[in-house]
Amino acid sequence: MTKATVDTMIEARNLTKSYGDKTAVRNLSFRVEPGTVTGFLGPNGAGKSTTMRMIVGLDRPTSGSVTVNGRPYVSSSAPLHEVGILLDAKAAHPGRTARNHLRVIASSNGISNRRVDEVIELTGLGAVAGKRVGKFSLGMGQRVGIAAALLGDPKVVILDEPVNGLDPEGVQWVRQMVRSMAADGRTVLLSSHLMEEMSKTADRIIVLGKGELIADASVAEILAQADGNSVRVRTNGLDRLAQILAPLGGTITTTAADTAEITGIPLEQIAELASANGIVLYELTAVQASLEEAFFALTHDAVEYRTSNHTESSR
Ligand SMILES: Nc1ncnc2c1ncn2[C@@H]1O[C@H](COP(=O)(O)OP(=O)(O)OP(=O)(O)O)[C@@H](O)[C@H]1O
Repeated sequence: MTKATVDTMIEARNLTKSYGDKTAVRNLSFRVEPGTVTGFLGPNGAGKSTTMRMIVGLDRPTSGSVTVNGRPYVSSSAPLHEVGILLDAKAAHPGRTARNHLRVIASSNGISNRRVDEVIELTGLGAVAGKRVGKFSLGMGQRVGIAAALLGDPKVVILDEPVNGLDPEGVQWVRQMVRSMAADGRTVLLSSHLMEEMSKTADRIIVLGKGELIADASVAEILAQADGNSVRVRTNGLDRLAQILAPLGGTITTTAADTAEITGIPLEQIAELASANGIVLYELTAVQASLEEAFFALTHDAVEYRTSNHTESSR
């Protein structure tokens, strides 16, 4: 792979898309930087696909704009070399073999058959490249879609639900592939509904809720803000510890005779107070909320906000 230029990025400014009186994407601004994997998260109908379609010019914004490398993608003279896209894994002609499907796309973009063979190898399709795409499993279809996205050795890669239908090995393969593309300086945007997978794959996460931006931060920042962060303690002095901690606020939830989950009080303070009061701790563990918990907390708030401020239906 060639080194991508450092200024390659996707930038959305006040992006809005309405279908009739339904606003699918509202006033969305974000940047997807080179050298990172950026995850696009959001519940069904949040506007992820609509945003991705606007990035690649398949849908026109109602207002606002989105640029790739400083200009609208539709104006690109060599689209496949600039942006690799997986938007609909079922887009391949079912009667064509995987190799022929890729050759058709390649030849109409001035890409050699040698490159077709390279992406077939890269995506692990070697053994099935001569089979008809219509007979493929969802997972194999995903690989063909990803192979097509990589044909032009693009600097920007946009993948909508790339691990959908893949087995655990395939999921790991996508993770490694996108990480290596980012390490190579490429700009990678991918959507997924698999939160835990995203926390292992992405550097940054953009969360959408009902078409609006809910969060745009690193995975670590989103996890740190999650409500679910707590401290687990195991001690035979639980009652006494609870009495000492109670005036400090926070919440103490007993989960077993000698175990409790504490929120709102830092781990260090719990350790110092236990020590100062001669309470022996058998366990003191920081329990971090999973990305999934963080995600649900974020999107739940957005839905609550909208329910109390707007009357429009969710779909
Ligand atoms: N062509 C269209 N006409 C009318 N409404 C549309 C159209 N495309 C999308 N929508 C609506 O816009 C909203 C956002 O849809 P979108 O597919 O972008 O969400 P998503 O986050 O990708 O969800 P999913 O994960 O279910 O694909 C939804 O309410 C959807 O019904």
